[in-house]
Amino acid sequence: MQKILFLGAGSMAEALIHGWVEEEVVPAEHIYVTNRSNSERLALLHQKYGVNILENKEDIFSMDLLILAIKPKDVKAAMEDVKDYIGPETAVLSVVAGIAIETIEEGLGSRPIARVMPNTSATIGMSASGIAFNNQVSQVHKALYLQMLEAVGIVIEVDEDKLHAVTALSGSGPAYLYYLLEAWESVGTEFGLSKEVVRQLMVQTIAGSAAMLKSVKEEPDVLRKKVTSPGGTTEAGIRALESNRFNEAIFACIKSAEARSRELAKGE
Ligand SMILES: NC(=O)C1=CN([C@@H]2O[C@H](COP(=O)(O)OP(=O)(O)OC[C@H]3O[C@@H](n4cnc5c(N)ncnc54)[C@H](O)[C@@H]3O)[C@@H](O)[C@H]2O)C=CC1
Ligand SMILES: O=C(O)[C@@H]1CCC=N1
Repeated sequence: MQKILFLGAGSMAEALIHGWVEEEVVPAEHIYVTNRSNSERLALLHQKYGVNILENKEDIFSMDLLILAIKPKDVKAAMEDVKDYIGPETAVLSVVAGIAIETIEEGLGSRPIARVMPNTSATIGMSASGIAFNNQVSQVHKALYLQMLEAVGIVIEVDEDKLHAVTALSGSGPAYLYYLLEAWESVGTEFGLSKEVVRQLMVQTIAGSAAMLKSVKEEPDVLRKKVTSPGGTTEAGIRALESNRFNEAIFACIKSAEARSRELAKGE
């Protein structure tokens, strides 16, 4: 893949570019970026990472890979915009939530298409990504995509339909954790701790818990019980979570996000 074009130059495009360039998986000279109209944003990406700015639409023809990194609502218009310029040999990788491989085949013609759901932690090489392929993606290209995504975190192949759930869990997941941290910071400051102190303590607590899950290979409920002394503080805290319907809130969160991904697939 000598020439890779990002169609869409927002947060997700930048997270992947940052990860790939920093980890030296894809040289910046091989990457091109374009968006609808914001030339300042393209100039910034060029300045920060050394990537190329697509000069004219005719250059799309020579791309080896087109990465769709636009919002779901913009996909149809964006595909309409490039479909007459894309070459027969160009493969497509989409990070767009919800949008099916079939929809991309309808918009850009029959060609190798990979659909990925990364998350913004790709920026620091810590993405958790799900991936699905159409049957035109060769084994060689599959291996290449997996290598590119492993360079910015972990990647797991799933049936395409399951990408809705992956989107709801790990695609959106960083936002849930940031939201949790926001809540911890609010309550911590009520006790007179500074926001900075709460942040240091709780970011380390998240990182430490994640590292424990990865290294000691015990089930989360086993690890939880080791924290929970009978009659102690954790038990009191968990009881409050239960009486405030913690599980219901989490189920509702993931189910709403999964359902929204399915709606996006239908263009709703
Ligand atoms: N932000 C995230 O955490 C994640 C986002 N995604 C997916 O990545 C995609 C992009 O999301 P973000 O980067 O957050 O959005 P964003 O709003 O930051 O960026 C979207 C980009 O698309 C460009 N664009 C819009 N219409 C266009 C067109 N017709 N032609 C060319 N460029 C066009 C915009 O100018 C902008 O640069 C979405 O489909 C989202 O579902 C996937 C995983 C995580
Ligand atoms: O909120 C969204 O729709 C995108 C997909 C996953 C994360 N951000």
